[in-house]
Amino acid sequence: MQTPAIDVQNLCKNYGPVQAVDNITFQVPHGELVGFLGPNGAGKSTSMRILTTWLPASSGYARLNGYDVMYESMQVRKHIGYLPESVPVYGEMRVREYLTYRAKLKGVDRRGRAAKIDECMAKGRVQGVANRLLSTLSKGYRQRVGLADTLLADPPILILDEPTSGLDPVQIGETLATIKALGGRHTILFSTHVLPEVERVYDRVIIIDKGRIKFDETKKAIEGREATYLLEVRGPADAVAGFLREQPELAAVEAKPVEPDLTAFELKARDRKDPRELLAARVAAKGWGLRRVEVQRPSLDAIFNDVVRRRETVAVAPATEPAAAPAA
Ligand SMILES: Nc1ncnc2c1ncn2[C@@H]1O[C@H](COP(=O)(O)OP(=O)(O)OP(=O)(O)O)[C@@H](O)[C@H]1O
Repeated sequence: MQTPAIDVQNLCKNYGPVQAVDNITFQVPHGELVGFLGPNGAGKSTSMRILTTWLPASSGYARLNGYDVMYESMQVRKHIGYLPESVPVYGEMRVREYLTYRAKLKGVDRRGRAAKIDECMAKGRVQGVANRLLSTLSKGYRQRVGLADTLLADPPILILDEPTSGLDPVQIGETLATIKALGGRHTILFSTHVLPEVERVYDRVIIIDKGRIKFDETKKAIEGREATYLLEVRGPADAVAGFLREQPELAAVEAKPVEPDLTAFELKARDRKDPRELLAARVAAKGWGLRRVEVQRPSLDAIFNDVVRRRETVAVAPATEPAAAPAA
């Protein structure tokens, strides 16, 4: 079996009494584009800092391209491009100068260096600010310089912590397009708490909350999840509900009143066969009014809300959110 690009086993990190990462395990195969989601303080940045060797784990281990982040950190660094949440600022340097400095540090061959920097500036869409001082750039532009930086040594694995933070909607779209284009050739783990961003590009999503992995599924599995059918029927609610429950194509029927005479029915089909047309005809034949027929598949948004809401419902003790963390 091929070594996974990212292999995380029972990883834990505590900051004193705060369990920031609590026993997480996952593997990412080569070329997969993984959205790493979670609310504020979930443990995304901490996990990413451990994977990129900037922070030691309290226990467990992580390997990138087979190299242990703790014991083979220099090898790991050669295989990754890391965009931290806050890109370090060398305010007195100009963009091209900064990227040249970074390329030298990363050992990018002198002969191809200038061309590589141009290529990465194009991918990060920062050619227009090549001669600007970093201190004069907006956070969004600095983030894009950071993205260009991660690509300089052509690393197989990219770890991007909030790559779209501070960008305006147009820039977000462009950055997501860049990330999507980099997927496949690179293995990418990118964090965000903005769901529609992930929805546009991901192959797989991992949701972390309170340091634990609460959800881990591929796009294919999410899209193949069982659908719910929604029928809004005008008529006597009890009679309509009884009628629907008799239909052999349906496995479950749940009624929700909308107006005195109007009821929404959420239905699950047997054998995953779409029953909408059959039901529409039968309901009409009974003389009841059909106001809405829809198929609903669980969106990432609904899944995320479900995961986070479940946490809030289950919590019996008041949340013990620690005081603001000092910058790492
Ligand atoms: N240096 C630190 N010292 C103490 N606690 C910390 C430190 N860094 C992070 N924490 C705490 O660890 C938990 C996880 O934080 P982390 O920054 O990893 O979350 P996150 O998911 O990246 O959040 P955000 O989306 O807000 O960046 C939080 O409760 C945070 O307050």
